[in-house]
Amino acid sequence: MGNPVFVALDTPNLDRAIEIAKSVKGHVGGLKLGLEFFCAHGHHGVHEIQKIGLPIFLDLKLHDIPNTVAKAMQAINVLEPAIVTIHASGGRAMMEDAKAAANGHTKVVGVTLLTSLDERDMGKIGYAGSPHDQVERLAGLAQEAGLDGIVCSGNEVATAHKAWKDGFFVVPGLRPKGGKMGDQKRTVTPRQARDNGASVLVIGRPITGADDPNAAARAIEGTL
Ligand SMILES: O=c1ccn([C@@H]2O[C@H](COP(=O)(O)O)[C@@H](O)[C@H]2O)c(=O)[nH]1
Repeated sequence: MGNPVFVALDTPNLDRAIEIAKSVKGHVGGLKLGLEFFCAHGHHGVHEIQKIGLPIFLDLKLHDIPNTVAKAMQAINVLEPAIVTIHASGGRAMMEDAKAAANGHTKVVGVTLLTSLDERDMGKIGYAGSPHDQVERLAGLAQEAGLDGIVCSGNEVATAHKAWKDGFFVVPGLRPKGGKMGDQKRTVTPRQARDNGASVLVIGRPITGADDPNAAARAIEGTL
């Protein structure tokens, strides 16, 4: 297996995103572009980052009525992303239509429960049970809808993997030992996530916020 780390280039600054991507290129397997970057630079920005030559993960977390999400998916097909995210809580029809609208070679994965949320937050939103319950419930629905996999934390990925043997599991919320949590609540180390069955490890600030992103990416690679 190649390097499973996708570095999250969470910045609205295109030059900075290119600089970080070039600096970590030898120590990561792909580049993740999220809302912050896409809202600032759109398709043009994606084309610029594609020039670096690594697979692109568009983390847009689409969540709307089925027709709108399908049309949004069609609009990004031209970018040929390796991975795209939608919210699994958008429901089965939304997920089915998103997958049907995507390029055949793009993996469409459903976000189950954001890694910034814990059980207390779930209660306030009105979700029943624990993060494990929520991930299991939405992983089942995503599988029924024909998605390629899900996004969950490293705490739930082993259970999800058992129930979905050939699923594709994207795990963010990763922190090397002693790393700052920031807004993340359900975190594990990159090594734990990999050992628990993650297919892709999403890592942002522990690399991009380091004084030397290249050294940080290299150090993480060395733990895998
Ligand atoms: O549940 C989720 C889904 C997506 N993300 C994204 O991953 C990165 C994590 O960044 P860090 O700086 O390593 O915390 C970020 O782009 C999120 O939008 C997530 O964290 N949790």
